[in-house]
Amino acid sequence: MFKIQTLNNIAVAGLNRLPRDRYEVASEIAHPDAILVRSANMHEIEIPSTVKAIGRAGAGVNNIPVARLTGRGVAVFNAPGANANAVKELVLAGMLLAARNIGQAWRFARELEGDDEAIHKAVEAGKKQFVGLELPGRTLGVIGLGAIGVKVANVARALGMRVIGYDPTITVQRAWQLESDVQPALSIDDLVSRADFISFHVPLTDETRHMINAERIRIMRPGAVLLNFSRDGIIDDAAAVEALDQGHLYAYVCDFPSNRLKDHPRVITLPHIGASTCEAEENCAVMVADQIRDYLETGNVLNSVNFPEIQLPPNGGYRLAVVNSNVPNMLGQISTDLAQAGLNILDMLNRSRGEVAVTLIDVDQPVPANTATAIREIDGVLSVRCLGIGC
Ligand SMILES: NC(=O)c1ccc[n+]([C@@H]2O[C@H](COP(=O)([O-])OP(=O)(O)OC[C@H]3O[C@@H](n4cnc5c(N)ncnc54)[C@H](O)[C@@H]3O)[C@@H](O)[C@H]2O)c1
Ligand SMILES: O=C(O)[C@H](O)COP(=O)(O)O
Repeated sequence: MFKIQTLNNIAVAGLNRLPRDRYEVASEIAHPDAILVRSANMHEIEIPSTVKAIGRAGAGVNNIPVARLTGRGVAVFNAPGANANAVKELVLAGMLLAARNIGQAWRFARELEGDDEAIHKAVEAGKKQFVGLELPGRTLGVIGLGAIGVKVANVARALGMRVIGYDPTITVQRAWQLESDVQPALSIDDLVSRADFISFHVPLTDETRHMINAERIRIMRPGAVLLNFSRDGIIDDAAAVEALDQGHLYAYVCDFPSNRLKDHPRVITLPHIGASTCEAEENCAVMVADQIRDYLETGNVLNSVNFPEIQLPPNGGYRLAVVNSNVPNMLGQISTDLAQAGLNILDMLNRSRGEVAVTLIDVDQPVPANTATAIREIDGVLSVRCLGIGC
């Protein structure tokens, strides 16, 4: 029986991918094999030594201590692209909210008083405060052309906007998906100096934190609109508010409220709902539950942020899944231990990524407990699991 702990609400469609005759799933559970999480902060909690995998039902993994877990041989998975459409639609809504002053206009309408004639008069007198602008012909700059950024760029093109993008590590797959008339920017400075709307779709890392600061805001076009549906911390909020107060920026739309932002008249904050649609929550939960199940049952790795991708179709019934440091002579030592136990290797696959390697070995008989222990004790081996029949 595998034990799965959930740290956030995970869509039922995803949990249903884990058959209850083999999986126990609960928010409070002793000795979990894996954890399913959304945005809960895992940096501050103790992660039990029994945990072999973390499944992030979403995109961003900055709430997970990935480096520490890698050192322990724990795989971290996410759900690339599974919530991208939901975020794209909210970014589009954000551009329209800002361009047409919808928040302010709605508030004005809700505060109208008197009989209908008085309201109509106040409407006609007041509406000039909310004159907005249209999107066609305006320039959108997209920083980060991954699953979300590409969708945002393409939908803006379909609306008649000019689009420029910046992503020095764009993948070939994403480049293929991008509309051909999206122009590449030379640098972040180049992009921000040429855009009317700037939308961020990068992960929060040491490199991207405060990617937008006072210096970069100074080179933006007067009247520019910032959209942050990426992460709190990508934009220096204090600098953005100062530029709004000075009238240099027109509006700031973001998914991460704070005391500084939530009541500002030119800021629209939403409560981190970029991925909060039924469709996105289901997509993420199903994708990540399938990946966790595959990893626990077969050792195969798909969509991990710290482990190499590895897929070995089953050969016979007995599999050893080893996670080890990516250093010389690991395979030699592991296969020596297997040979000493009289086990014949039917198939084997080894993949590495950075400092970590995963080795899947199918053998013709069950792996004796003392052999698994001997392999676990090899210097550099991080974890050993015997999978399949009889384990
Ligand atoms: N508001 C929400 O609810 C919500 C929902 C989903 C994702 N997100 C955030 O959006 C981020 C992006 O999500 P995604 O699914 O598009 O991820 P993704 O991994 O598909 O794309 C991220 C892209 O950013 C690029 N990138 C990284 N560093 C960069 C840099 N310094 N400059 C320019 N580009 C850089 C990468 O090359 C990649 O193409 C997530 O990491 C998460 O923080 C927020
Ligand atoms: O990175 C993500 O996928 C989003 O920020 C969504 O977070 P959530 O799963 O907590 O809604």
